[in-house]
Amino acid sequence: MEEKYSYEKIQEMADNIKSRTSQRPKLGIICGSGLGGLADLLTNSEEMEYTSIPGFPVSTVKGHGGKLVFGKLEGVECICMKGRFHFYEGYPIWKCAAPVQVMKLLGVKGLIVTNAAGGISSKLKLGDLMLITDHINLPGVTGNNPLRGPNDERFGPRFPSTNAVYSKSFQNIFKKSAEDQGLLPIIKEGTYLMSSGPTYESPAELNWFKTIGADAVGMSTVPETVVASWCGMVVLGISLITNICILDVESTEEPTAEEVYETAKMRSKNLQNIVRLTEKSAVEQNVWNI
Ligand SMILES: O=P(O)(O)O[C@H]1O[C@H](CO)[C@@H](O)[C@H]1O
Ligand code: HPA
Repeated sequence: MEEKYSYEKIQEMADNIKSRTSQRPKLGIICGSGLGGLADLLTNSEEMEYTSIPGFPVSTVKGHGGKLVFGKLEGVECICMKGRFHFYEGYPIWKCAAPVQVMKLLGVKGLIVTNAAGGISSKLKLGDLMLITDHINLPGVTGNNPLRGPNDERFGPRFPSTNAVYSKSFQNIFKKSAEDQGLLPIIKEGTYLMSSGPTYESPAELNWFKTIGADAVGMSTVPETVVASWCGMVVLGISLITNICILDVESTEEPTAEEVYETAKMRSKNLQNIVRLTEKSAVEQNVWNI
């Protein structure tokens, strides 16, 4: 089993990055499938390929580039992950979230995590943006938590709570920003469940997830959020509902990666505009204490 990165290993990656850019990001953005366009929000941008950072994982999935983008958004220096790491790619779950620890050592205080997700709840429509208010860490509760293994208190405590990992004030700002863009009707709220993938879920699994309180399902986000919260970051989580889950085993329809990318393409600009406004207000309201 691959050994978890030590504090020193994470520090090495952060130092490597710092030696190559003068930017010192305060906000991190993780782009979900097909949502790499969020990186276009950054001005004066500089890019760094994941492969150029010793020890950094490498993206293997379509719709996920493989670089860090640094730049300014509404006057604040940001780091954007254009391409994230999923458990189903074969990485240990802690490694999927290790870039968040690197961000922490770069000085990041706030994190916007986005994803493409399937809608389980009947209140969710295709193309909705669901503010994640809570999550079900299915791999975590069944023994695969990103914080399993030695704990380094310099990042966070051994037994962190997960009661309020998704910031209410950040969510309120996002809602207000969507309202200012006339997009409030597509903003929903709910619980995101992480399943391991890469198979899309069976109707029986989806019906089970529904009974345990999941509104949307995806294959990411939770490891990154758990680690960000453990590290003391303020987190905003957003799921773009790219497909409606099929809960009826008699249905002849099935989910496809193509529909996921198509929906992501359709909403990409809307999400960018809301994120820009959110960032502006979050800075004005000093949501991250910077
Ligand atoms: O969660 P993100 O990275 O947005 O991607 C989602 O989309 C892919 C499936 O279509 C899976 O990787 C799932 O997790
Ligand atoms: N299930 C899991 N992951 C996903 C889905 C889904 O229906 N849609 C986008 N990512």
